[in-house]
Amino acid sequence: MNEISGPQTTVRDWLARRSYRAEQFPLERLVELRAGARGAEDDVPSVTVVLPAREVAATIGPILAALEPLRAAGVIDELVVIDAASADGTAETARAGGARVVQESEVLAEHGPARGKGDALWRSLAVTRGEIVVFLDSDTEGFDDRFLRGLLGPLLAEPEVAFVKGAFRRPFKLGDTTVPDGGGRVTELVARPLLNLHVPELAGFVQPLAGEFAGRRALLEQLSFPVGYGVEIATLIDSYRLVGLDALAQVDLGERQNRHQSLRALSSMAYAVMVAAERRIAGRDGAAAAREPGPLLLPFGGDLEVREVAMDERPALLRLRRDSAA
Ligand SMILES: O=c1ccn([C@@H]2O[C@H](COP(=O)(O)OP(=O)(O)O[C@H]3O[C@H](CO)[C@@H](O)[C@H](O)[C@H]3O)[C@@H](O)[C@H]2O)c(=O)[nH]1
Ligand SMILES: O=C(O)[C@H](O)COP(=O)(O)O
Repeated sequence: MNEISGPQTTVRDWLARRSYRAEQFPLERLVELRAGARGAEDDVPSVTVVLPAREVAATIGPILAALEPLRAAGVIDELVVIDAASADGTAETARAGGARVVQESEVLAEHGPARGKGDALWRSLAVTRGEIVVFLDSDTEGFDDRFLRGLLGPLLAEPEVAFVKGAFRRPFKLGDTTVPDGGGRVTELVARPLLNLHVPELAGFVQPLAGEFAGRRALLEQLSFPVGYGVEIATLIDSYRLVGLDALAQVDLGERQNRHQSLRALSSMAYAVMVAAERRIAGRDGAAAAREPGPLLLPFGGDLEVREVAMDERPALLRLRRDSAA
């Protein structure tokens, strides 16, 4: 069928208008934008970079080293590693690399111990100040400063853009074998099909689950954060609903190699992603199953594994502050 309007046109138009490449934002351009090339110095937003970190001693050092030139050039105002009580020396390595290290469970401690990656991101907002916040996974091998340059570029260059998501090619690496574009199993089999079914306007996002994303604080503080791996799909859908498609952008960051979890471990991630999406699609009151999701029941080895998957959501920080002020 030859469609004139509808999701296909919407997504194509958006892709043409709001796709960027990290190469468009070399360091000199960012420095120029930061120096207020587009207006008065006072209008230039400050920049916070947050790295959620759980047992990433092997990768956090090289990542911080790659970010150092941007910090030295004044592009980064605040660099925070939010550590999940890692036992492998992550915190020490991060401190040696020049980051401020915050233990996730010590932030907003009245909410109890942190329960996953989403919780870490949410808490990081409470201990940082930048008007632009960039989140970067800290388990990336071969990290390059283009990740930060790419995510920051559209936010500094385009005042209308409020949320930027990384896009990348994902190889799948098993021992010495690498399958090009074989990575992102939950993305391919759960996240994008789900978005196509329920929020097709977001079908243009290559990596809707990317942990590499950035947003204006004014937007991020209006979002509720699922405590676990539902955080990316949730923040994407909620940002779209709050600010509209034209305020969302994606940027091609090249290739990214993450540490692979086992397929069975990814069942928990897929469940968290589905519950977070379902709550937004059907509404918290609409979908009984998503309101009170049970544990994940997995029939392995002739027995039933009962796996608890943290699904709670943290309230928007803005609301939290308003409620505590009342
Ligand atoms: O409880 C946790 C779990 C993870 N992490 C960190 O978060 C990042 C990503 O976690 P990881 O377990 O490596 O996620 P992936 O398997 O790579 O999952 C992808 O998909 C997830 C679901 O959308 C996203 O949260 C991830 O950022 C994205 O990389 C890494 O730096 C981890 O160290 C934490 O800080 N706390
Ligand atoms: O985003 C995803 O789909 C998950 O992180 C799994 O990625 P992987 O299949 O590359 O391990």
